[in-house]
Amino acid sequence: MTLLNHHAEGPASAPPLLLGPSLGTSYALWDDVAPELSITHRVVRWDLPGHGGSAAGLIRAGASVGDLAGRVLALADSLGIERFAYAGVSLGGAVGLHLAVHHPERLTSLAAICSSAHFNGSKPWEERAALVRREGLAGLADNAGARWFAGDFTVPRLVRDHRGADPEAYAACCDALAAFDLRDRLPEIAVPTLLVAGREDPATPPAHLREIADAVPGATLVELPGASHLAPAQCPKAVLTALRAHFGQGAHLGMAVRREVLGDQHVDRAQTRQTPFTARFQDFISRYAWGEIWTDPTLSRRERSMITLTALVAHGHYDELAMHVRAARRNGLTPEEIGAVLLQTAVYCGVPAANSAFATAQRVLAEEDGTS
Ligand SMILES: O=C(O)CC1=CCC(=O)O1
Repeated sequence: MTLLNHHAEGPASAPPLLLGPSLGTSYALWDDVAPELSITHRVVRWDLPGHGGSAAGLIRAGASVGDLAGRVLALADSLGIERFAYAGVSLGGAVGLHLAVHHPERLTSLAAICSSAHFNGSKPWEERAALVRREGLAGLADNAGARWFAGDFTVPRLVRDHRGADPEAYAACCDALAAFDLRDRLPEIAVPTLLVAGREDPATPPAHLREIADAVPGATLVELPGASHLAPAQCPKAVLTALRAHFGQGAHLGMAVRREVLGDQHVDRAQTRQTPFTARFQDFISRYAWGEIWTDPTLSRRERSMITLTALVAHGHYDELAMHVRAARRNGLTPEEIGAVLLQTAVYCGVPAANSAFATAQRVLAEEDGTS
C-alpha cells in the first residue's frame, strides 16, 4: 500500500512522536522543532496527500479527517509503531483530535497547535475547494504570508510547497475541513492534551483552542504572543518549550529535582557545556536518575545522599563525590553525619578509599561552609 511521505529522525528505541502538518504545507513546517524533539523521541513527520512528497492519489474528493487519520495509522503500522505521542498543526491537529476520540488506544499524548474542533462550518471550505479546483493554487500561495505569519516574517520553502501542492488533493483536504466538527466528542478525550494557540492567528484564533481546552478534561492551554497560524515555523523555541514540557515530563520534573539537589549553578554549567554529542546523556540523567530515582519518595533525600556518598567512595569517583558532598549538605546532612558515612566506608570500601574521600570532603566542606 502507498504510504504518506514521511521523515523519521531520532533513536529507533526512543518513544515515538508523530508530527502532522497544516493544509498547504509540508513536513518542512517542523524543520526548526523536530531535530530538537528527536533527542528524546523517535520523531516521524508526514506530508498530507498531494503535499510535499505524498502522492495525490492518497485522497479523494469528499474525504474526511477520519480518512487522513486512517492514513496516519497505516504509516504508524508500517513502521511497527503501536502507540505514539502526536502533535499536529491546524488540519494536522484535527487529525490528532480525531485519533484521540476514535482511536484512543493508539495515542499516549496529544498536542493540537493552531487548530480547532471545527473550522467555522463548511461554507468557507466549499468555496476554497471550488476556487482551487477552478484556478489552482497560485492565488492562495500569493497571500499565504498573511494567513500564516505575523508581521513580515515568511518561510519561502513553505510558500513554495504551498504553490507546488496538487490542487485536487488540496481541495479534497478542504472537503475534509468542511465536514469536520468534533465539538460534541471533546469531553471523551482522555489522553493528556496540550493546546497551543498563536495570539495573532486569524485562521484558528485562541478562542478555538480555548474551546477545546475547556471541554477536554485536564487539558493545558498555552498562548504564544507573536505567533500566527504556523507557530512552529515562526516561534519554534516557544513551541519546543511547550512540547517538551508536555511530552517529556520525566525530564522536566527530573530537571527541577536536579536543580534542588545539585544547585542551579552546577546544572546551568552542565547545560552550557552540553553539546549535540552529550545531549542525550544529559537528558537521560535528568529523566532517569533525577526524574525517576531521586523523585521516588520511598527513601528520603538524606538517605539517598548517604547511599550515593558510599557508592561513590566504593568506586573511587572523587570528582562526583565532591559534587555529592555539596548535595548532601543541601539535603540536610551535617558535616558530622557526612564524616560518619565516610568513616563507615573505611570498613566496607577500604581505608585508602576512605582516606581520599575524607580529603575530598574536607576540601568541599571548607569551601562550602568553613566547617572543617
Ligand atoms: O490555509 C489556511 O488558511 C489555514 C488553515 C486552515 C486549516 C489548515 O490546515 O490551515
